[in-house]
Order: sequence, then C-alpha cells, then structure tokens
Amino acid sequence: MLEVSNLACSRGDHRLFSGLCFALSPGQIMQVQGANGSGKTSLLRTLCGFISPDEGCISWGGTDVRELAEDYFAQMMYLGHLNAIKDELSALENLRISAGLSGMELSEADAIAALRRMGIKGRERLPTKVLSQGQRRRVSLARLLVNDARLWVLDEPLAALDVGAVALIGELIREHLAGGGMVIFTTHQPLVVAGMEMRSLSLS
Ligand SMILES: Nc1ncnc2c1ncn2[C@@H]1O[C@H](COP(=O)(O)OP(=O)(O)OP(=O)(O)O)[C@@H](O)[C@H]1O
Repeated sequence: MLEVSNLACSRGDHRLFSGLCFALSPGQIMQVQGANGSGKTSLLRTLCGFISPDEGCISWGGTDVRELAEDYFAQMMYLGHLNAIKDELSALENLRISAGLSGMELSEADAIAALRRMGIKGRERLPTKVLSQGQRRRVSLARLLVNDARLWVLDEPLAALDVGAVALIGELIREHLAGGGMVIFTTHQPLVVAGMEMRSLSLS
C-alpha cells in the first residue's frame, strides 16, 4: 500500500500543496485533478522521489520510501508527459533498453509482441524520430506491458493518443488493477476504466 501523510511541496518560492494525505491499496486507481500549474506533475514526481517534499512522509508497505530507496523504485513505474525515448533508436531498441535500465531482460520477441499490442506493427525497427507523435507515445506506453511494477505513476498518459489507443490504455489499466496493481495518474482527457471505482484528488 502507498500512504502519503501531511505532504507539502514548493516550487521556487511558491507553495503548491500542503497537508496532503491519502492512501492507495492494491486494485485502486486515483486521478490527480487540477488546473494547469496546480502541481499535479510536481506531486507525481514527489511520489517517485524526484522531488524532495518540504514536509510529510511517503510510505510503501508501511516503510518510508527514503529507507526503501531502490526496493521502492523497483516496484514503481513512472511515465512522464515527455516520452523519454531516444529519437535515433528504433521502437524495439528503446523498449529493450528501457527494460534493461529497470533491471529486466526483454527478449526481442516479447518486445515486438508488446509493440504490436500497442499498434506499432511494421514500424518496430524504424528510428522513432520518423514516427508520429501518437506512435511515439504508444512506444513509450509499451513499457507498461513489459514490467512488473505494482505502482504505475502516469503523467498525462493519454496525450496525443487517438480514441483506440485511449481505450487500450483503459484496458491495460483495468488488467493491472485486477492483478492487484495500483495507479495514480493525471489527465486532461476522460479516461474510462471499466468496472473500477475512480478515486480523485484535487489540487487547487
Ligand atoms: N523547477 C521548477 N522551478 C520553479 N517552478 C517550477 C519548477 N517546476 C515546476 N514549477 C512550477 O510549479 C507549478 C506547478 O507545476 P506542475 O508542472 O506541477 O503543474 P501541473 O498541475 O502538472 O500543470 P499542467 O496541468 O499544466 O501540466 C507551476 O507554476 C510551475 O511553473
């Protein structure tokens, strides 16, 4: 379980949020809502340990994530709103390298299967710089299919996706939750995850 208590964060001299408390259990999904600049990305990055909070505690399974360090990072998958893929490398290379960086060996066949599920069939070996924005986003999201992280932290996962890909992400999230995973995410577009209660947290 992820537990957040009394979390406060500032960027520059501006306090974005304070006194934030919530918990996320296996099978639960939570959407972080708020206007542009309200601090959604900052909250997600704080949960991932990229930003140190001003105050408060983030714990995973009852232990402070600062103590768990790598043990926490190994159970978490963060996808930022930038795709974090290398333009010169193919979709296949990007996916296999990012799996390797997470400590997983991903076979070419498994990588191709993940990319095909994400609709990248026939373009797996092209440099990603020649793919469309939506295709590049799909390559980035294919990482969700090839990791066993319990906690998915997704910043604007639907950006640039067409209707079919949005539905696919909804299905991937549903499968992840059904398997005991947890998801915290932001989006400015509607996301439907069939049969799952969507919790929300609003920043102002
Ligand atoms: N490194 C930084 N230094 C100073 N201010 C920052 C920094 N990073 C973010 N901010 C500011 O913090 C505020 C919150 O930014 P953040 O990206 O968390 O918002 P957001 O809710 O995700 O916005 P959006 O919906 O536009 O993506 C913004 O005013 C932003 O300018």
